[in-house]
Amino acid sequence: MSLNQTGYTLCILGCGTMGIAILSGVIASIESSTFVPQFPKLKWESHTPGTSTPIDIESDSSLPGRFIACVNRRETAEKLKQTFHGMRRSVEVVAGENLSAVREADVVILCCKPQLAHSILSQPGIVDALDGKLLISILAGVTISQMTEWVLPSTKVVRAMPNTPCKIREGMTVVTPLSSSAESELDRNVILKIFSSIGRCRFIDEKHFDACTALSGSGPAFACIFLEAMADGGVMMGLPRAEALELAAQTLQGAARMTLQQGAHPAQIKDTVTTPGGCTIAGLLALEDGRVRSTIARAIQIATERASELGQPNRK
Ligand SMILES: NC(=O)C1=CN([C@@H]2O[C@H](COP(=O)(O)OP(=O)(O)OC[C@H]3O[C@@H](n4cnc5c(N)ncnc54)[C@H](OP(=O)(O)O)[C@@H]3O)[C@@H](O)[C@H]2O)C=CC1
Ligand SMILES: O=C(O)[C@@H]1CCC=N1
Repeated sequence: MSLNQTGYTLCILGCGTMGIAILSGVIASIESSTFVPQFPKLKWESHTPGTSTPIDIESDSSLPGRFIACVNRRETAEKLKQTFHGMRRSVEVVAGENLSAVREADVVILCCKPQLAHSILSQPGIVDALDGKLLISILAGVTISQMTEWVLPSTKVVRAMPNTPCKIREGMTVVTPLSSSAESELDRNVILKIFSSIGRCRFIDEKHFDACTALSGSGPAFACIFLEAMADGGVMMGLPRAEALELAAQTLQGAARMTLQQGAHPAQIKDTVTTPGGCTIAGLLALEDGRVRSTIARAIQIATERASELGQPNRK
């Protein structure tokens, strides 16, 4: 496939929560004529050469032009058609037709459950249909070396770890680095076009993927525990639920954006808010009494360890 060729076919193999998030975001970005990705360098970020490369690319028209979404069950397909109904770009939804979809595709994003990957890729004809194509797996835990054993050597296997905010184009996706050949450069650009159109995207070595799975893949769930708890606190003090949620969500978004857009370190933001002898330090000490930092950090550690087990033989 040539990058100059617009309108290539993207197949989502296993279009559930994440497939929908990715497709919705990509289609929204195509529909939006004013898309300008912004990836300012963070003042405090450090880079280990070769392991983490910040990405800063311009969007252009070489996003996919045709979309095929594959699911297993007919009822899922019917619901999915409703989900995509009304979008300016139509999505062809198929159930039980993986082979024809993969044959028609130029790029395949594998979005099934980790434990189903081997059986789906082993379906008759799939391996041949993937010959020479780019296969992007978003599966937690399933390694590139596992997947390359399941496909032909000509299939280009890459791992990506996106998250659910891709659906509103506020995603965070990490992608395994590609080799520096000219052909890889084309694939690299295809991957960047897709994932930069739905949020931030950066390359990170596969050895860090389980940690990324926990931090940014699972992260929206962890963040929402904090969000919900903040709102609960507001409700406890008499605020109506809806207002409490709005205040909590906008406050978290604002603090996160100060970090991302202005390069402000979280400690700096915290210190600025904390008036000596004031109410913020009183609340902070209550949080520290509850060991909130180590609890959150340990959650990432435990989730990383669990991610490494997913899709592995003899593990549930
Ligand atoms: N959820 C998240 O936030 C994130 C998930 N991931 C990874 O993404 C992957 C998908 O997760 P998620 O979207 O939550 O899972 P879902 O269960 O929501 O989606 C899985 C999809 O796969 C389909 N499917 C099942 N069997 C087949 C088959 N034989 N052929 C084609 N399609 C099939 C299902 O269709 P049907 O309903 O018909 O069975 C369903 O649509 C996982 O590997 C996970 O590790 C990565 C980052 C974040
Ligand atoms: O919970 C999971 O296993 C998946 C991977 C990251 C987010 N959800």
